[in-house]
Amino acid sequence: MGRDHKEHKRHRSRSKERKRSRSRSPRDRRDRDRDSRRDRERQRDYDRRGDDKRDREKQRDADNKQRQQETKKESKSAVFEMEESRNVNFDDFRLKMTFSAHFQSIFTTNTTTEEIKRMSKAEVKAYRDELDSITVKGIDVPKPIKTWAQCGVNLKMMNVLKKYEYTKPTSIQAQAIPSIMSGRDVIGIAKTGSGKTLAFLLPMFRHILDQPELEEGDGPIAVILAPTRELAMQTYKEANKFAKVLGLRVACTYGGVGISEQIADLKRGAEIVVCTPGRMIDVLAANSGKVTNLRRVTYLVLDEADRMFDKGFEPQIMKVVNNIRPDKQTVLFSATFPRHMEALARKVLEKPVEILVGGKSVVCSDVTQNAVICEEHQKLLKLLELLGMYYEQGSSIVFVDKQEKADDIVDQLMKTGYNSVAPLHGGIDQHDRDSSIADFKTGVIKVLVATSVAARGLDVKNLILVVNYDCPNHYEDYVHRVGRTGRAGKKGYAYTFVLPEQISQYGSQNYQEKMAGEICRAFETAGCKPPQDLKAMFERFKKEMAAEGKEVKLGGKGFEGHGYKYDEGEAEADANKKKMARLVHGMEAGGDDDDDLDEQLNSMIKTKRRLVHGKPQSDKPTTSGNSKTDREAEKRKDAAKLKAEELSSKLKTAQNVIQPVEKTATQLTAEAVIRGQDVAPVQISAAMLAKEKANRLNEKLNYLGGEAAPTQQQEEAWEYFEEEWDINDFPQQVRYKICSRESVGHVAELAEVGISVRGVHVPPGKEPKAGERRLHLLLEARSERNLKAAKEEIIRIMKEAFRQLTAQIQRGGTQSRYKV
Ligand SMILES: Nc1ncnc2c1ncn2[C@@H]1O[C@H](COP(=O)(O)OP(=O)(O)OP(=O)(O)O)[C@@H](O)[C@H]1O
Repeated sequence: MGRDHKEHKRHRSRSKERKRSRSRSPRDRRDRDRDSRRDRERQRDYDRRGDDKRDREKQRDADNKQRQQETKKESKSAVFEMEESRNVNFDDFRLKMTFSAHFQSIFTTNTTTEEIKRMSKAEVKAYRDELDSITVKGIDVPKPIKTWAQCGVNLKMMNVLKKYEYTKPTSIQAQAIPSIMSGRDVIGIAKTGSGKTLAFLLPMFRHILDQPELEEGDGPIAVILAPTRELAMQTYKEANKFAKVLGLRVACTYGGVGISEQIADLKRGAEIVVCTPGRMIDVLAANSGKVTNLRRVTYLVLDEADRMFDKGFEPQIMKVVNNIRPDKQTVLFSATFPRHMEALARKVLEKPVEILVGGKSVVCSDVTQNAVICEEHQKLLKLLELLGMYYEQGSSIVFVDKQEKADDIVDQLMKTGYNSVAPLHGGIDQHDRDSSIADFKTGVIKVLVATSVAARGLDVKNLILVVNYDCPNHYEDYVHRVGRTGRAGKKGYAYTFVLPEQISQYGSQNYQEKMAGEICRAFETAGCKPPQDLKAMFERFKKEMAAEGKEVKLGGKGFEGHGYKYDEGEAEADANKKKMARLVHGMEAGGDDDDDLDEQLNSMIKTKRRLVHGKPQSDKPTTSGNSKTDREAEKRKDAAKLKAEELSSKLKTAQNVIQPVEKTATQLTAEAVIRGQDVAPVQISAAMLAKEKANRLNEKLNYLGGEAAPTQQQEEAWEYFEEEWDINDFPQQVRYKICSRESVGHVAELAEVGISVRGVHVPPGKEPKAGERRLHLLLEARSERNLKAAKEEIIRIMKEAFRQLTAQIQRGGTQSRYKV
């Protein structure tokens, strides 16, 4: 056994040895070599592929860069080409406006239309009265229809109308559809939620179906311009409901998201394009105008037209309008239409039929309006109270005036247990905005906290509550905001929080006192009684203004707090704003010559001059910068602010002062520390408040108070001019350019003047906060000649800035919207 075992072991070791030696056989070695060769090849291949990939990526980056540069160049030239093509001769174009004739044939062959044809003038009037008191203007305005069949919709469209339970035309639809179908240009003004979208969509489909089919390289037949991305998207979806069954294609192009997909849609061909004006110009200019074109456009819609003009889209709109054949049909719709917009409308519409349903800029009677006077710190509780009442009944929208505030309120609501809440504002990525809107429409999000981006057009089926957490600052915004509820015949509730007047008296909010009057007007025009306290607040404000010799007028002017005309200063500011818009537009069109520009700019700078005895305070220009002295001043300012805040917080506890006064105390203390004076405990006296008020009044009246005059008379021998130039209302880019260290230093040196940038920028329609001044330049000069030289140079710099701004507008895109 022992021997056997040893033998077995030997045998095993021999066989192992054999195996080993076999593995070293030439064949195995060949195999092994082959494997390792393959491995090496694989590795090389892998490396090569990696290199290839990297090379490809590099190449792609380079290509992209080149393409971007080319596109930039092409965009520029394409825009200029667009400009030049204004005088394009459309006569040789193969299209004819066959639509009107086609409609006539339907109208005469359809038996039900006989009923309309037989209606006498008196019957038509009675029927219009029945339809929310429709009033019409224009020659031969078609009679209103009663049923869908009377406007010749085909069976497919009828099925869609049935599917979405649009049983019969709404008032605006009844009058606008036959008017548009007769081929006329139309202005349609009707309340929020009254079905204006369908009023221009249905005739549009009929119009398109009557045109020859699109061919390779053809652009759209209908273009719908909307002021916001959200509205463009919503209209696109509404149009798609019908387009799909009719075999038509709709493309939607708006900013904030990638352009490539939108370009691809347009290149594939679309009969209808829904767009925001800036992005439309971008796509028209892209790829040397090869993406799409306006040659086949015969139907143009301006939805919420007043808002588009107000947003400064006029140049873009005019560019689109001027590049469409002149015999196009243009229709314009909105719930509000301030009078000063009419002139702009006249530029784009040809002898329009004007349809007004139930009054201009009126809140829909299905909205129950409420106004609550409450202080800032009470607002959140009030909101929670309202959500407690309405949350279970439907969705709510809360309007605020600042993006951060929207985020903040969302946080607060989440903390209190409301989870389906989201913010919506311009600071949010467009994809997130789109998905929030989609979720809000489906009810996944029940409370949307938004800025005014959501005020226009947003249609959410079961939206029951609108809360104006911050009071809107113009009448039209109020009408559109509260119009998010009470739509399509459903009931809705709107609450507006207005700050009490003692706050507005001392703070910067006194636009709310004016808005109190506008809100009362909104109640009254909708046939409701305004709240007593709100009315009383406005009456007190009117009296206060009357005592100062000012008249408060409601309505008329429309946007940005210009709903009132209560003093010359405001009228001038308004005129300035218009001048500015004209100036930018004029420069863009290349129409103004240099002298004209000089004159216009000159007239826009408000100046205050006085002769001062003594030595000028500054021999050198001052502006914000990073010199050592600036930094030191900055440090002192920070320290002062800290100290002031500490003091004012003590003050608050001691005197229980309301917030705006506390702010004034902070500022006063800070100013004292900056001036290097001792910080005495701040006394908030009636006299101080009166003085502050007087200062604000002086500011409005363009009057420099006596306290600004020098008190030291030691240097009698000196005499110099001090002049203030108000540059607050110039567009942002122009302001930056003038206030830059470089510009200020240059002007000071050239004209031998002392020049400093003072005050802060105050947005349009707002008042400067207590202790603050509007942005202005302070010039100190030994002679009028120096002042004149300085002004000439500043105007030259301004012109340069304006030119840059207009060049940007010509390039189109979202950046091109100028802020005035
Ligand atoms: N004939 C109809 N019958 C019933 N519902 C309709 C009819 N026409 C439109 N609607 C519905 O009414 C709602 C409001 O329509 P739309 O959004 O067009 O209003 P609008 O007048 O444009 O409002 P806004 O001024 O706020 O933009 C939508 O939900 C729409 O589907």
